[in-house]
Amino acid sequence: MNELEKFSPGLDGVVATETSISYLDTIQEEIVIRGYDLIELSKSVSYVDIIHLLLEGRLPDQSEKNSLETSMLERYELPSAVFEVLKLLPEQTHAMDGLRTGISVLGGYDHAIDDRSMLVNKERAYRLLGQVPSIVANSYRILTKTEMIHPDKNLPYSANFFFMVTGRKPSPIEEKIFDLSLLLYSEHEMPNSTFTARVIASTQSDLYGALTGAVASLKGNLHGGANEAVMHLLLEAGTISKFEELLRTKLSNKEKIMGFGHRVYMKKMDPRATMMKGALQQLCHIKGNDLLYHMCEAGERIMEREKGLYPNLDYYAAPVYWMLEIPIPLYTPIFFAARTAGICAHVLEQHAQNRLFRPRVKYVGERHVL
Ligand SMILES: CC(=O)SCCNC(=O)CCNC(=O)[C@H](O)C(C)(C)COP(=O)(O)OP(=O)(O)OC[C@H]1O[C@@H](n2cnc3c(N)ncnc32)[C@H](O)[C@@H]1OP(=O)(O)O
Ligand SMILES: O=C([O-])CC(=O)C(=O)O
Repeated sequence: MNELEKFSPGLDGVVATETSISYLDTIQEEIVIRGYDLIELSKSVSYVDIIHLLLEGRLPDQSEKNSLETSMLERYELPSAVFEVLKLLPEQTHAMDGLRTGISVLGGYDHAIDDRSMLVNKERAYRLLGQVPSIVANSYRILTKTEMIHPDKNLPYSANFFFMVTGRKPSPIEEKIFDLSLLLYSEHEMPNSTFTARVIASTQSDLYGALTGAVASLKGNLHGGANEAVMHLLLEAGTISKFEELLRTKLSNKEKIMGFGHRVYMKKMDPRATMMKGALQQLCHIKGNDLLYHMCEAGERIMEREKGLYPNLDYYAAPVYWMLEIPIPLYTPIFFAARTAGICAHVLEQHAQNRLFRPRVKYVGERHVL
């Protein structure tokens, strides 16, 4: 076969790069992160451990974890120009577009921007892991004309992030579940946003540019934007029977149902969704209102029966964030903030073992002779 005829729409099944960061092992059913199964890790470690694992290649000991947590909290402060630029954005700007703009502004403050060495890139990644949550919380506050919020440096990393997006300190169980959601969102092999970041990095462009492109990718509702779309569907329905009716109507209109299906786990439930489903059940029980849990289960049954499709992480993360009283426009930005760890690891790896991404096309246009 002619090389140029090897074409897979959407690059389905195409191996884009070698990596030692992560791999979706569909045979052993593991989300392999630096050799460990993410689901198993989620039972004993926290999001900060995963950041260390992704960027350093190994889990931290307690003192490494403490100093990482402290150093990221110290990096939450942002140049005031980031806020000044965000204030100029029109009110209807989506929080993901605010985030994209904010990260882009940060690039100008990096005096070593052309230095892509591992050492400098890693320091940059840790700084961004402090700054991105701060942009997420404050760009939304600026856009909704509410008061800016500063980090509470006495709180652990995830509890502080929760505090900055909701304006209140989480209860221990809320902190645990929010942390779990960040951990589950942290890294997932080669989704569109990570691929986007690596493509950008492969021109020897910088980490800010790669992240900015990845925000734009993750915003789409076939990717991270699905979590917000799921919540709007649930709210539009409001009851179990109306949710079932809504799904059936959408399916008969050949519409896609957000939160279902996945390029890699098409015939099985995303194992991260199973974890978030458990968290939703727990939260609903504690808060004495299990409507969302039962609505989601009803939706799950219909989708399995009618389409043979299963929930992905966004389907259960959305109602979990709702029960945590997080504003809906922040669901996708929070997903991105959590994924910053994974994407940074990929950009660092791309810079360290770079070859420019430059695929070919299957030309189906006309040819003319002048
Ligand atoms: C954390 C994350 O980012 S996970 C992804 C979040 N995104 C979503 O939840 C959006 C909804 N889901 C989808 O659109 C898809 O399942 C994707 C984008 C995730 C994967 O897409 P692909 O691998 O390209 O599969 P594709 O879109 O071609 O679907 C294959 C078939 O399943 C159907 N299908 C896939 N997902 C859905 C869905 N959610 N609802 C209804 N039908 C669906 C398609 O209509 C298609 O049917 P057809 O062959 O009869 O045309
Ligand atoms: O892997 C994908 O294509 C999308 C996804 O689930 C993620 O980014 O977490």
